[in-house]
Amino acid sequence: MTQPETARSEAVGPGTLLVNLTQPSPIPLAAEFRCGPGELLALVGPSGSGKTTLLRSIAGLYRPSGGSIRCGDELWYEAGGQCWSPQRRRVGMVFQDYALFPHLDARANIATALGHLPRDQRHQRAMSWLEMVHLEDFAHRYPHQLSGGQRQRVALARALAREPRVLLLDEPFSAVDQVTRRRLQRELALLRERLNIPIVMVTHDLNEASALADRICVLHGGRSLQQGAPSEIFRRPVSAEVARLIDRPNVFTATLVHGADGPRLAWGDWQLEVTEGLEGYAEGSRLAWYVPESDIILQRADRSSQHQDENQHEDENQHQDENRVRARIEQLVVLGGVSTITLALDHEHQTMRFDMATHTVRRSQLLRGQVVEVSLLATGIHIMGEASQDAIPPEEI
Ligand SMILES: Nc1ncnc2c1ncn2[C@@H]1O[C@H](COP(=O)(O)OP(=O)(O)OP(=O)(O)O)[C@@H](O)[C@H]1O
Repeated sequence: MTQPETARSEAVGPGTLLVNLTQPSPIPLAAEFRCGPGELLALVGPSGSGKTTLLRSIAGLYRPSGGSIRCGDELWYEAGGQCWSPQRRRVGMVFQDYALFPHLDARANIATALGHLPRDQRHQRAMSWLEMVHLEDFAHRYPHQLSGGQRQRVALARALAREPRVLLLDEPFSAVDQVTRRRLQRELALLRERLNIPIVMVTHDLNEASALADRICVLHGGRSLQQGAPSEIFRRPVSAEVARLIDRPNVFTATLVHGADGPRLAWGDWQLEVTEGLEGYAEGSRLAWYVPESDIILQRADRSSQHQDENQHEDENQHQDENRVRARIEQLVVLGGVSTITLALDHEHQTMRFDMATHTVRRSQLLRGQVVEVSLLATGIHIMGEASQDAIPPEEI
């Protein structure tokens, strides 16, 4: 994935943040990502995967031993070379724990970021930032007199008041309740339309990442494993490791066979048709593949394929008997309006899992132990490459 330095430099548009950091220890890093102006990039990965370290490096608070950080045509950091101070980089940062000055009211907290303005203008400008985050009536409250959501909005206003060239958000909504979180997410979505700067957000919440981010970068052990639009990451994870990190089950292995109709995946009794990705592999190759749950169509085995499918994921273009395989419902867990179905297949020690609307489960009278058929849509099956240790499906790791 790593491109030569010249190619990477050329790829930088005006104002694009380009991060390429490596070091063997004490915190191993091999991370490369970019974020354009007006774009929101979410860094996701398990605890300890280096997300905060990468944000701190961008802000100028940590210096890895290798790599570089650029913003537009400015070289902020080059290992062994120049290193701009945090002040010169002008990065706005919002942390999970607000980090407000407790002895200053909301307006004065924001004014601390306005040191570049004449003193008499600071309070006025701070007030306009408070209005921007809908807190103009709370200007004289101290942090302990504000709710978590309000404190976070002050912190965001303070970060933006610097007129930063890059905004970094480290789990900004994780300390607030669910309702406040949703409101802050909506506010950020609206606010970012007015900010034409790169925004890099760390989050543990995959729903938040896919709702807010233009692109997601998946990290593990300090390495960037994949970056792309949320739909790309969730439909086409590059490896079983990425699928596991983004909590996607349904990674399997099968053997490539060349039949009269072209290449197929031999999987138990079935030969699965795959729309793309099988080219170039030799007969007998063991391939790791993944099917997103949206491309698994459940049908009852005792019904003909003419019947409506029972899955909530409807696809106008689907051929209902495409890649039909038989399975048994091993587990059916009802969680409110959504039920999770786990299927066992005779030939496969891995199970298949997907969610369905609970009302569909009830209407179809699905029960544990029942034999069903599922169609695995050929367009959805994603080939990850030759099966290796990395292709061990999630449940085994
Ligand atoms: N000053 C340090 N010296 C050595 N190791 C450190 C230091 N700070 C953090 N680490 C380690 O570096 C790794 C990355 O930490 P970091 O805080 O960047 O991860 P993270 O992905 O942000 O985690 P979390 O999601 O839990 O906040 C962790 O293993 C951590 O223990």
